[in-house]
Amino acid sequence: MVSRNEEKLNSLIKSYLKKYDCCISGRSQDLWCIKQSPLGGFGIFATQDIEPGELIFLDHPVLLGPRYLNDLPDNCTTCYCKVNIKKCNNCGLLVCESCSISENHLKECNLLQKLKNGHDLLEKNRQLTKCLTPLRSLLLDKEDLKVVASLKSHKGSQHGYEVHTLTEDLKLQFSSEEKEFLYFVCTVLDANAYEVSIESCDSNRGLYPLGSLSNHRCFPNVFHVFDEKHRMVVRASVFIPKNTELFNSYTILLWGTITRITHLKNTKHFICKCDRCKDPSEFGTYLSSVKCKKCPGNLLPINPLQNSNWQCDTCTSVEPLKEVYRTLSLVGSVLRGFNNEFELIHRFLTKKLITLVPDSNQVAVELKKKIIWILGYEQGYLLHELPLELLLLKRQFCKDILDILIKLKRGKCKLRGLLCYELYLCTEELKLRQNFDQCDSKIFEDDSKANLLEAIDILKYDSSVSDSLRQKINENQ
Ligand SMILES: C[S@@+](CC[C@H](N)C(=O)[O-])C[C@H]1O[C@@H](n2cnc3c(N)ncnc32)[C@H](O)[C@@H]1O
Repeated sequence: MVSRNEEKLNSLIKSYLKKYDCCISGRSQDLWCIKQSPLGGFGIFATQDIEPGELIFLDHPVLLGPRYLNDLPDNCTTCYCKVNIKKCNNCGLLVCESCSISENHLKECNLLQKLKNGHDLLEKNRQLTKCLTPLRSLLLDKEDLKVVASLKSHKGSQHGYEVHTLTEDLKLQFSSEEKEFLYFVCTVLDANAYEVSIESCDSNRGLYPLGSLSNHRCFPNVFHVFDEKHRMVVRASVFIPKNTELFNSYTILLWGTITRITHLKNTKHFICKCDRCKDPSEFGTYLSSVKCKKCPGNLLPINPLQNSNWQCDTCTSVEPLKEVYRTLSLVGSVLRGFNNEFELIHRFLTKKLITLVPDSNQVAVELKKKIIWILGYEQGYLLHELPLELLLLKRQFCKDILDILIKLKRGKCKLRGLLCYELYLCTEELKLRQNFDQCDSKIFEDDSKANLLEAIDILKYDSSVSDSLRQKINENQ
C-alpha cells in the first residue's frame, strides 16, 4: 500500500469515479468525503445532512470476477450471462458466443497464452476461473493500479492462496514482480471486496474503491445494491447528520454477536466494539440468546465483548459460556442440514428449536427466512396453492423479521425491500381469497400499497430483483 493522506485519497477516488462516469447528475457537491476515522485508518463522512433513501454515491468495480469457490456456476466469465456458454479453445475460460470475440475476453485470453508457457489449461478451467479476479489486475491501466495501491491490504498467511493455485496447480509463469503484485492484490481483495450479485447469483466479488473505504458497524447507516452496469449504488438507510461517518456492514445483519465477532476477527482482523456488540440483548432482539434451563427466561452474556458467563434475564441464574456455546453450535449445525423441505424445517422450528432458543434467535430467523422463500416459490407451495394457514404463516414470519430490522435501527436495506415485497404478495393473495368488510379492506389496501412502494423504492436500482418485481418497478417509473 502506498502512503495515504486525506487530500491524495479524495482526489484519487474522485477522478477515478469521474473516469467511470459515476458522478451523480444534478449535484454541485458530493455528499461524502474521505477523512481519518476514529476507528483507525480512513473512512467516509457525510458532508451535509442526508435523508433516508438519498443516493450518496455510485462506484465502479476496479476489479470484478468470480469468488474463489469450487462450485462456481457455469456463467460467461466476461458478461456473466448463462446463455450459449462454451469453453474457449485457447484458454479454457467459459464464455458466451458473443463474448468469445469481445475485446475484454481476447485480452484475457492473450494474457493466459503468455502465462501458460506450454501447459494445458483446458482441463483446469475451474481452477483458473476461481483465480480470475486477481489475475485481471495484470490488465489494469496505470491510473487504476494507483487506485488499487491506495487501498488497505491484510497481512497473514491465510491470504494470497490464489497465487499458490495459479503457480503450483496451474503452472502459470510470472515474473517475481508480477507474483509479488498478485499477492498484494489478493490481500487487498480480502480486505475490501464485496460479494456482488449478478444474474441472481452471489458467486462474484468486486473491488469498489470508494466502497472499500467505508468502515464497519453492526447497525450500518447506509445500504447498497448493484445495478445493471455492476455499479455499487450506495444510499442512506436512515437520516445521517452532517459530519457523521458512513458505515456499511461486513457481516450478515441478522447474525448474533458471537457469530459476527468471530467472522470479523477471522476475516477482517478487528474486534467491533459498536453499541450493538456491547449490548447483551443486541437492542432487544435476542438474536444470540438461548433459553434458560431453570425458568422461561432467556440467557444473555454478562459482557458480550469478553468471554464472560451468561445470565438469565428473569431468574438471574448464571450458565458457563461453554454450556451456551454447546447449545448454539448444536442448533447452528442443524441449520446446515436443511434443504428446501418445508415440513422438516417447520417441524424443527416449532417443536424442537423453540425449546432451546427464543424465536428471534439467529437460527430461528434463518429458518423463518427459508420458509418465507419456500412458501410461494417451491413446487407444491406456489402462492395460489397455499392453504390459508401457510399464507398467514409466511406473512407473520415477514413481519417478525421486519420487526427485528426495526429494533436493529436498520432503516432501509435490501432485506427490508425484499420482505416488504413478499408481504405485498401475501396481502394481494389474501385479498383475492377473502371477503373483508369495508374497513378491513381499506386497511389491507393501504398496507399492501405501502409495502409495494417501499419495496420499489429500496430495490429500484437493484439488477438482481425478480422479473415480477422488475415489472412493478418499471410500471412505477
Ligand atoms: C474495507 S477496509 C475499511 C477502510 C479502512 N479503514 C482504510 O483505512 O482503508 C476494512 C478495514 O478497516 C478497519 N475497520 C473497519 N471497520 C472497523 C471497525 N468498526 N473497528 C475497527 N476497525 C475497523 C479494519 O482494519 C478492516 O480490516
